[in-house]
Amino acid sequence: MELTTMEAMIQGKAKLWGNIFAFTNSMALRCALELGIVDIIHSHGGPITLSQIAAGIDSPSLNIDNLARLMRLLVRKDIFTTHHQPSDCGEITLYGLTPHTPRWLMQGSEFSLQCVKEGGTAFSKVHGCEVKDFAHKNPKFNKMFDDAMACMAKVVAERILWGYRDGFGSINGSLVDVGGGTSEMVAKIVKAHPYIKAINFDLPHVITTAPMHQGVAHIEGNMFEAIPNADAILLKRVLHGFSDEDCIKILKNCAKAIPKKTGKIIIAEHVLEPNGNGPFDETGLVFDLIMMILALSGKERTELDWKKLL
Ligand SMILES: C[S@@+](CC[C@H](N)C(=O)[O-])C[C@H]1O[C@@H](n2cnc3c(N)ncnc32)[C@H](O)[C@@H]1O
Repeated sequence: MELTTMEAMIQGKAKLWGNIFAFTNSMALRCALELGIVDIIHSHGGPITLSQIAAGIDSPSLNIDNLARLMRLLVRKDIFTTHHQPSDCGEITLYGLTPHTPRWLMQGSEFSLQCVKEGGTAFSKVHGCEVKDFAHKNPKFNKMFDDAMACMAKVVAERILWGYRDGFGSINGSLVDVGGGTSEMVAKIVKAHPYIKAINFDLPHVITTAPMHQGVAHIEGNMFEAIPNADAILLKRVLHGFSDEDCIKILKNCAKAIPKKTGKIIIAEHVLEPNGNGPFDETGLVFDLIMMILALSGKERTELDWKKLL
């Protein structure tokens, strides 16, 4: 495929994703309004720190990390401003209002609001359990979730195959797609590189629904316990669902499963660029809020976050 055609497709997909997840923007606005963030900043008469905002929110167990993530998206959407001020310990960020901020007139998103006020996921507050357990108990939801993952994999697969063609091309032997869902991605990898012996590895309730693909074996299991041995491992959109501590457990199990000297772990994830102008930079922040709603400790990570974790 020509580079220009590929770039045009990427721009188109970025726009489509922006529209699909546009609801996150209104959710974030409602959340900020109900937390009284506008009033808190307004009452200080000028830009204030995140801790000052937190101190103004009436909650005994406020989750300041989630508050920071909410503010990051709203700054990106020009609802709030940031100012950076030198301080003894480096630089502090102050959050301010834009001239149009106080005019919002919106009402309550009780569940996403609770994510900031108390932590925990909005999904569990609505459904009484986390996504994984809900999917386990509800075959219809399970299928919808797996289909959604497979559909997303279709959207990004070509780009990953093209961008990392030399990397996949240098795999000598086997590849395990850890948390590979219904194997959409690994099936495409094998199609492009037929000499790779592929394994799709996921939880039992996902593997049960996975279709057969030529050159792909399915293995069910738990990546926190053990991962099948292979020459290379793919982790695509898996680590963003977990805390740093859990990612370290997963990565340690990956390291045990590959040859010490020649083994390879391929991580396909979004890299957050909060101020970037790339086609997916805004979508990344939106995804981060979606992770806040859906995954107990999941989050999108900046390059620095990834470097620290790895
Ligand atoms: C966000 S989906 C990504 C799926 C696929 N890699 C993709 O990019 O389309 C995360 C996947 O990790 C799987 N997963 C979660 N916990 C797991 C565990 N403990 N062991 C194995 N797989 C797990 C989920 O079932 C799900 O299929």
